Amino acid sequence: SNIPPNPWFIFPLVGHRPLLRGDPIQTMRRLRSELGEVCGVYIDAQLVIIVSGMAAIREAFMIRGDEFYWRPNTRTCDLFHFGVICNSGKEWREQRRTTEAGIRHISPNIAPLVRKESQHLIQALKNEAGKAFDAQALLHSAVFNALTAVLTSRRMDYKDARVEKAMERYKENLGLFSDSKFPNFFPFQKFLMGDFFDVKFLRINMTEIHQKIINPVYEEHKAEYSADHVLDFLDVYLREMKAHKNVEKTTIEEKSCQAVLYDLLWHGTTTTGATLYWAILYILNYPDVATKARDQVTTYLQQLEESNNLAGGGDTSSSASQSLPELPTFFKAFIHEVQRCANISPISMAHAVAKEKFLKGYRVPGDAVILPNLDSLMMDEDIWGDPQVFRPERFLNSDEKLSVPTEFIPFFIGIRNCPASSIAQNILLTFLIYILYHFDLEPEVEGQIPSMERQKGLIPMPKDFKVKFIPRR
Ligand code: HEM
Repeated sequence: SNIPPNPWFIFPLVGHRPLLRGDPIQTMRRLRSELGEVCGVYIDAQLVIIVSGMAAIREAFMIRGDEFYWRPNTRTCDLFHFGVICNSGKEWREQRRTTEAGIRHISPNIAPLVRKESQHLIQALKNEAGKAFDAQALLHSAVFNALTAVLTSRRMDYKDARVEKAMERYKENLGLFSDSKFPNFFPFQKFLMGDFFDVKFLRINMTEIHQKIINPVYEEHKAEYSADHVLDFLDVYLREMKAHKNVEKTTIEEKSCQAVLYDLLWHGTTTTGATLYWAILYILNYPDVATKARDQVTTYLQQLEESNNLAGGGDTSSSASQSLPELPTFFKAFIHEVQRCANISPISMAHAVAKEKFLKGYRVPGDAVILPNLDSLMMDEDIWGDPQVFRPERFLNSDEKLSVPTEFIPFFIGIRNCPASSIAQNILLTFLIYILYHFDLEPEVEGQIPSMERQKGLIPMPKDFKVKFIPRR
């Protein structure tokens, strides 16, 4: 009784599943308008509660964050439960604290290392010599390398078979999670023979990434570790492991370390890579906006060069050891608008409560899955007026200064927010500065701009498209 309002007709066994066919985002918008800011649906026998709008999201995940921060007991969380993303309780607190400590430790190195990676990306794009190609895999590989550089002090060639495999596996796994057939809500499937639900396929993919990338780099770090030379994220984790050696029942241990690294690389690559892919599409679709942003970054980089701020003076991306001053505001507004419109985490991640709670007067049972509806903030007419329009100026005030509404939370809020937003923002800003500076972007066929249609999925992507990166003089 007293659970949040949900559609009145429930089918036997599959719950509201038949009503949820089609675009899940449109479905959530419809449910919000019909049933309110806190509503529910049954997917199979599982109650899923959708929390929409700033007031309800702030109350649940910020003001009462320590009640609503748990992860549900789904198959997905079962698969990933040693790391930080899918953990709950004391284990999560330990992993989260160590993850935050690691990111804090590496923060001074992020900008120079990401700038260094952008040189590799620009060179790889130049190698395409203005031919039309799908940049999705390359952008994801560049993000992956920027992350391995800051987290593990390693990078691999984009053509390295391990990177190519990892990108393929990431894409497959994302597809599997996004697939409604994934048996999150069929607990008994664990006991079925065969692999009808592709769970074994997903496990094999994860094992392959662990064996080819995570484990070797972990072993190397372990062998080389020195307390006097704690350089990257893995070093910080190893230091914590040594500090916890005699602590009883700690989860700061080898398998958690590897799982956390897996979490950071997988989630970090797929989210940031997807945002960059959308950014390229917005540049193609809004050439006037792109020209304005390009003019700003060109002036900005040229001024830096002239004032001898950049080492070498020739190639603007060669200043690996320098930190750049404040970026131009329209360019920053452009990135904000890309993140708002790309809307790549429309339902953030699944949450839960440890035991029964009440939210806005409704009962939230201990076994419910709770989805924060970030789409209800990114695309709300009351907040943005014309949310469907791509208009970076909405993030500028009358003095042309950056002004960001509190409802803009692509990295979520509260104790379970994205701990690596600074890394993601750095990669987005740096890669896009140098892409705009070095290239004019053109569609594969003149006058035929690729579609902005969104595909369904956990991280909604545009349809695959080809683009020409024409080097600028
Ligand atoms: C544009 C890029 C990114 C976006 C939009 C994004 C967004 C998010 C969101 C919405 C959450 C979920 C909060 C929740 O509901 O529980 C999250 C969690 C997380 N993100 Fe990101 N993220 C991005 C990039 C990254 C990167 C680059 C990394 C790592 C290097 C990262 C690491 C994490 C981790 C570890 C969590 C889980 C935190 C926890 O459960 O305590 N993210 N992110």
